[in-house]
Amino acid sequence: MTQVVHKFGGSSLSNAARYHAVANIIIGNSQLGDVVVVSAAGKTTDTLVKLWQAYQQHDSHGYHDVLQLLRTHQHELIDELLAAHQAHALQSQLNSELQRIAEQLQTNTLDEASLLAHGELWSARLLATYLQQLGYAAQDLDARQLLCVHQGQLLHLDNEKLCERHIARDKINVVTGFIAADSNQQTVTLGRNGSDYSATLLARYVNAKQVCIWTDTQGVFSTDPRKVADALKYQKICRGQANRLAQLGNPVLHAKTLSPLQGSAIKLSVRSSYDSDASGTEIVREGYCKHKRFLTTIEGVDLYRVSSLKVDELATLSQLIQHTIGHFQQQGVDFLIVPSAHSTLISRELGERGQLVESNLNGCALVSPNQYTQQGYQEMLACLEQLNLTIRFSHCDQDYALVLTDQIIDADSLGKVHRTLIGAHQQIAVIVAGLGNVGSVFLQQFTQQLARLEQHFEVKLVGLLRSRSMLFDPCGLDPQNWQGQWLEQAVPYQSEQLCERLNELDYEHKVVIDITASESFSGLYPDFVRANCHLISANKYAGTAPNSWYQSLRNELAERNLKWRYNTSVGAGLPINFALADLQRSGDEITRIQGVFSGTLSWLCSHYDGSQAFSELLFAAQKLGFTEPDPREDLSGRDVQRKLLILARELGLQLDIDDIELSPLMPESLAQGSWQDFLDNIALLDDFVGTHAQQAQKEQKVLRYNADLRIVDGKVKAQVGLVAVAQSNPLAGLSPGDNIFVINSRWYAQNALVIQGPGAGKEVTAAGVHSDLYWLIESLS
Ligand SMILES: Nc1ncnc2c1ncn2[C@@H]1O[C@H](COP(=O)(O)OP(=O)(O)O)[C@@H](O)[C@H]1O
Ligand SMILES: N[C@@H](CC(=O)OP(=O)(O)O)C(=O)O
Repeated sequence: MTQVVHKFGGSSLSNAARYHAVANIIIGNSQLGDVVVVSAAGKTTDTLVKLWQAYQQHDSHGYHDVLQLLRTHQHELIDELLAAHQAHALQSQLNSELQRIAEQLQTNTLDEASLLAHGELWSARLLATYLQQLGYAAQDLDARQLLCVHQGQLLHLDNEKLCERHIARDKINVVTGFIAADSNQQTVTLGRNGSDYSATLLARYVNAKQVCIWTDTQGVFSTDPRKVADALKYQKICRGQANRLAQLGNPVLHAKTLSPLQGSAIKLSVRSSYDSDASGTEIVREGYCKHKRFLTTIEGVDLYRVSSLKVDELATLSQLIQHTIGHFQQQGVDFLIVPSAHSTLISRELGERGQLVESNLNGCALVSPNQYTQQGYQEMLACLEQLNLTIRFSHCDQDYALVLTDQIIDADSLGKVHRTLIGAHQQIAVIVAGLGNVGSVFLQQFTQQLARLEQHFEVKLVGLLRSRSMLFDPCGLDPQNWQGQWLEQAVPYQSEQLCERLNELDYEHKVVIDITASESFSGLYPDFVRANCHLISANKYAGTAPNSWYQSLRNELAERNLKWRYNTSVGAGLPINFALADLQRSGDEITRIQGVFSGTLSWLCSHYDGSQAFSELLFAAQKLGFTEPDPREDLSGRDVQRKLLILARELGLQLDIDDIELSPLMPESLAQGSWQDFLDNIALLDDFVGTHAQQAQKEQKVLRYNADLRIVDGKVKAQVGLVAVAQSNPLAGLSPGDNIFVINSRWYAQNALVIQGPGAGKEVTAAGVHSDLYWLIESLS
């Protein structure tokens, strides 16, 4: 039984390396019985069209050149992909086909559709043979055996039977796209770009579960991503909008692609054959996702005013020229947008009913949610005028608006229009994990931050997470009154359910803000990234995970163009990461970072003057809530070691946690055992600190728990532990509880750059997380 129909367009089959990649995708994503629809390799159909034109113009030089071009391209593909004996068989088949075409050219018996069909026939034969060579059961199938048309109508019931008969359950079926047969067994084509339509038709006939259109972009974007780098990739778009785009001539899906799926639950997605791991765009049924905004270009068209346009005439005219024809009405009058290259034919067909309004126009169209179209239309007109483009014609409908000009809208101008119409209207979904001290203050600060954040785009708080329960509302939660909603609607979750919810969120951008201290939660970051979420962490675990894990997370983020901010994981709200990034961006070279990175240890060391036992201070700090529940966690120095690792990685150093030498602020023997054991042996701690302090005092120094990373001659030395510092050292004058970061660099060699201030506290930390969120949104807009 066929589960999936895959479709690979010409852009996915342009050379031997692409065939190889496509074969790998098929092997990894299909099973026996599945259908693989292929288009002609690269621009082969365009070349065949040229051949047809040369033939019609009796240009024998022209058509011989084109025949030679076709022969060379196909021979190259075969040679590069197949072993000698298979290559030989395919080449002789190809030669006899080209020979036959040459004869038909000479005898004036060439048929256009049969000629154009060759592109798809060659692709299917080559790919099936290549799969066989790789050891897979595959067959190529000529779609003229499967898709029958009578008087322009597909014979659905007959076709279902033909598919049942010819599609093998024990093979991968490589089927030609684009072509069908009429009831006289003559070739007909389904229109340029029509292999998408072949794929959905076949899916309907064989009752497949899914159609996957593999192309050269990662899915459907807000505009052509080849022209506009900041085009937004949409995870989901609805069928109606995809259809509208296709009717406006956008190439990413053919105009008829959606029609066979009507009333069916067959899934449709667009994915990249160049990056098969990336998630694509799902084209979902109406109501299953929000309507989005798109900008599509219109190139080289003529505009006709038509009187008495007949029912179905549009389909007939489109079939005649093999291209989509745009159609709309203004005040009861029909207008057609026709590719200029085919205008003569259309003009002839329309006769006196068709009046050419303007020729050789270009333009762009906005497809948008209905409520926005009118406003978008006005914005588009204003924007194009600002770009000094002369508007020749414009039209605003319910769900789209188009503007035609006589100038070319280049990628630069398109980018500007896109920024105004789409870039400025993006939405970001915020999910906050961890609703403790910092998390709840973060939410309190959220509302007052909104105005600032929404200068860039719409921000919605959509998810809240504690370790075992979650609350999601894709339409937005109230950051001021989330507690009530939490009590009523929060539900228990496992990580899979959380990822599912994140995946479902239909926003242009999503960000998971991790304000937990959970190592296991940080282990889910790769899943969040796969769900296309940006990350903001106050949590230190991911930033200090083993380097291989950390680097692969970074790579995945980079591949998806996602950001990760974690300024508060070191020094809470202090702008240490900003400073390091800035120095490096300005070309400086950092040679040393040292300082006191723990508020708890800062408090303890600054207060300790030997007049009381160190343990007394420790218990006082514990009572004040300055320490971890088990203060040995602070004394271990591990937290400081993690912070130093995060900063080291900020400098681009590929360190692991064990590359940082660690001397705890307690004797080794106290680190193990129960809390009671610790209390029983507390004198050891006092002796340990006391001895160090006496030694320091002799040298007129004070004790500080210091992190220190130096880069000398390209070698890194990093250590964390107790040090004695002179009174003149900036670490000595530190206020109890404050953090201090002392940075030396090429430009701050003698006098260090010092950042100092509270390195903990819920307000400053929550504000630091807001600063990361602001940065993220600003950088996305
Ligand atoms: N909104 C859009 N999203 C994605 N691709 C688009 C969009 N608008 C235009 N395109 C263009 O569509 C092309 C894919 O269509 P096409 O070349 O017909 O592919 P194929 O050969 O796979 O059928 C992309 O290379 C891209 O330049
Ligand atoms: N080869 C045909 C049919 C097709 O659908 O091609 P593609 O999938 O490359 O758009 C064309 O070029 O029109």
